[in-house]
Amino acid sequence: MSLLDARGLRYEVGGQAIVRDVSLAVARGEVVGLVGPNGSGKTTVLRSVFRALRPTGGAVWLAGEDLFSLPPKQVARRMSVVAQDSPMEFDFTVREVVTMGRFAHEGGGAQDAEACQRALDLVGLTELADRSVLTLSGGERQRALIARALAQNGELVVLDEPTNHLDIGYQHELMRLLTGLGMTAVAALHDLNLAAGYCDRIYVLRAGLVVAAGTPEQVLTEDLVEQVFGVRPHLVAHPASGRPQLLFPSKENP
Ligand SMILES: Nc1ncnc2c1ncn2[C@@H]1O[C@H](COP(=O)(O)OP(=O)(O)OP(=O)(O)O)[C@@H](O)[C@H]1O
Repeated sequence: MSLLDARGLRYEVGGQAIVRDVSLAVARGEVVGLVGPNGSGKTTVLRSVFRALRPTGGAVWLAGEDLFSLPPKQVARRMSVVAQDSPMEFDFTVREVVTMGRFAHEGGGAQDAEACQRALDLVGLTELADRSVLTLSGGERQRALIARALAQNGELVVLDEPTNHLDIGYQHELMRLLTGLGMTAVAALHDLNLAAGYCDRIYVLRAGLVVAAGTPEQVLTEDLVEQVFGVRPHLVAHPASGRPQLLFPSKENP
């Protein structure tokens, strides 16, 4: 049984369907990427998955249970979320923000403190733990949100463009964390090479529909990328991993 099983998701706004018929499954231990052009519906699908909005049609199952019939606190405990550009308007310290990831747990002080410290170490923010989040750079802030999700220690991590604001080093660090810690995750990603390098499977969305799904090798073909994104890449196999990587046009090679 998949840990996450979303079937036939549909979402309409003002009579127009922005997500039309999306089915998506994530098995335990899998890291699944969701890619697609701007406006293709990635955020809308993920918001349905973490229950920030109720889809107009379809259903979401978490370990075989209907997500929308579970108590909200249980969902908050079982699912860690890194939403897109979450606002941080209040003068909390980094450690306080990370501790918010523990709110749905019954654990208590020592256990919470330990989980938070571990999360801060994993994202490299221990030295900034007592700084106000209002003073953080975009990348530091994003790492604080990732640490909050890690501290939460849910069965499933849902991430919406988590590498936004992160430099190349932290982008890979994050993907290494997700895959290396054996997490179950679904992430909307804009960088196709990052998705190809780390995801077990990839779903490609276009105009609210899944147009391809499978391993990076199955999905990321030159034709598919050109059809969906309007730019034709040159596909190479990474010399070390064999995973597909895409080389995009340049001035000399338009
Ligand atoms: N509440 C809403 N009302 C009207 N249109 C909406 C609403 N929410 C989303 N949309 C539209 O639905 C489409 C899909 O949006 P969504 O944010 O899911 O796409 P996305 O794939 O995450 O895009 P991006 O890569 O740009 O972040 C977009 O065209 C967006 O403008």
